[in-house]
Amino acid sequence: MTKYVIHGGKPLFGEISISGAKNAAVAIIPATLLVDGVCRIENIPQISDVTLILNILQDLGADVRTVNRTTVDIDCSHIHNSKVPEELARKIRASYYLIGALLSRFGSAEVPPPGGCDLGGRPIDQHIKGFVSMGADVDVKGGYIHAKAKGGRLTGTTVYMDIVSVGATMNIMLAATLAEGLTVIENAAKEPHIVDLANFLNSMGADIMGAGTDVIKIRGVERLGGGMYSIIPDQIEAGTYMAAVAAAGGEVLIKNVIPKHLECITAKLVEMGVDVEERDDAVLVRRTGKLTRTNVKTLPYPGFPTDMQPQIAAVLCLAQGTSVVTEGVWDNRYRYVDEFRRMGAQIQVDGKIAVIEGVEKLTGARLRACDLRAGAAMIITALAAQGTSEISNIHHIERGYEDIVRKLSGVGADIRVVITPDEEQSEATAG
Ligand SMILES: CC(=O)N[C@H]1[C@@H](OP(=O)(O)OP(=O)(O)OC[C@H]2O[C@@H](n3ccc(=O)[nH]c3=O)[C@H](O)[C@@H]2O)O[C@H](CO)[C@@H](O)[C@@H]1O
Ligand SMILES: C=C(OP(=O)(O)O)C(=O)O
Repeated sequence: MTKYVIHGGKPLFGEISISGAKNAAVAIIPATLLVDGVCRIENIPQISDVTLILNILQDLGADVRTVNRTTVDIDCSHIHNSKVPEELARKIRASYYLIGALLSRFGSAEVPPPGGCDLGGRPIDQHIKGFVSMGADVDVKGGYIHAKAKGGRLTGTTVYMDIVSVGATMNIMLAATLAEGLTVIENAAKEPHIVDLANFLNSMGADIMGAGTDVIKIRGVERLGGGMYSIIPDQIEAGTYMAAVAAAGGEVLIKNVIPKHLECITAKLVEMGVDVEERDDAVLVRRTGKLTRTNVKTLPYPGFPTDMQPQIAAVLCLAQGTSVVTEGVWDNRYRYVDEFRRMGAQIQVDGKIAVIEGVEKLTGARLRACDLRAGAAMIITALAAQGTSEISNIHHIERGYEDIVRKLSGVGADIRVVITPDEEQSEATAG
């Protein structure tokens, strides 16, 4: 078993550079399926979700060449297979983008239901509603979603999203890019990665307007050609390190960020007594005094991101007073709470609401990461706690954080990777 061992209680000082955004990369890589020619994608994060999605493309017949650590050339010109391998696709959420991308390019797709973090029910009915209204027959049988465009090509239409969904917005955008005519997505999600996917597709020849607003218009084109694109920095990775500084104390310059994307996180940290100074493409985060309580509700962008909820809860465990956290997106995103309690945190959860009574100190404990951001939040509590913590199930964390041990060690954290061969058999697989 591989685990992180953290000796906490040390403030963090120095600089951390943020990698490319997971949730943009895992959409843009499948989007290369739409392109006739070579796509050079820069600022790709080295995380296991990216490795998996690249492996799926290779399995479908894509030519994937590594140019350097953060750049790959992907050529999907010669793909003819539209059936996605089950064992890979089930390990990640983003495999759902293969439905929209394959349908758009080839008029058919066979994709297993996606995996991803266990956050309660994660239906994809809005994706399917979109594909069907664009003229696809969609059927689930034999453990696969089978989608086929009537007449071989999808037709543009107006799709109203009953719920604001990141995945459905991007999937319908992919499906519409090579469809016949105009598609309008109403009540679309507005996250930075939605704008990034639209910018990528437009730079390859697509005709997409309005990404970043709640109405996106996609005029279908005949083909996309190759080109070069650089992925945006990861809002959530940056927010996680901002929260780590808030919890552990110290002063860290977080570089290679888009400060505008961080405003929803910055605002909450400032309310809690953390200094955040915005620079052009960096934020300086400093915490010397006591943390004060606040309330947080997660919402679609530009609201406070659900993918930062466990990390901000980790900080609130050490804030003076009573804080209320409301999860506004997922049914079950508090599975980490029992682990926090082992460290002395005082949290009560009732449905989507967590009430946190701040404590003076947390103490190190043995913890099990239960999903990606819960794992990141456990690192934050461990960095702030007195004594030693061990975090197992780190494959969840590696889905979304490039080099987290090196980045934190670089700012003075005492964090190590420890491999214990005797327990190797007990480690679960990714998901
Ligand atoms: C790979 C990726 O980008 N994952 C992100 C994406 O997940 P994902 O795309 O799965 O999340 P959605 O935005 O679709 O989900 C938002 C809400 O809508 C509901 N819903 C969604 C689709 C649908 O067809 N029907 C439906 O009811 C979900 O149950 C949830 O309550 O956005 C989430 C919300 O920002 C983030 O937490 C995830 O990190
Ligand atoms: C929930 C997340 O990811 P996924 O949707 O890929 O499981 C996340 O990034 O926090």
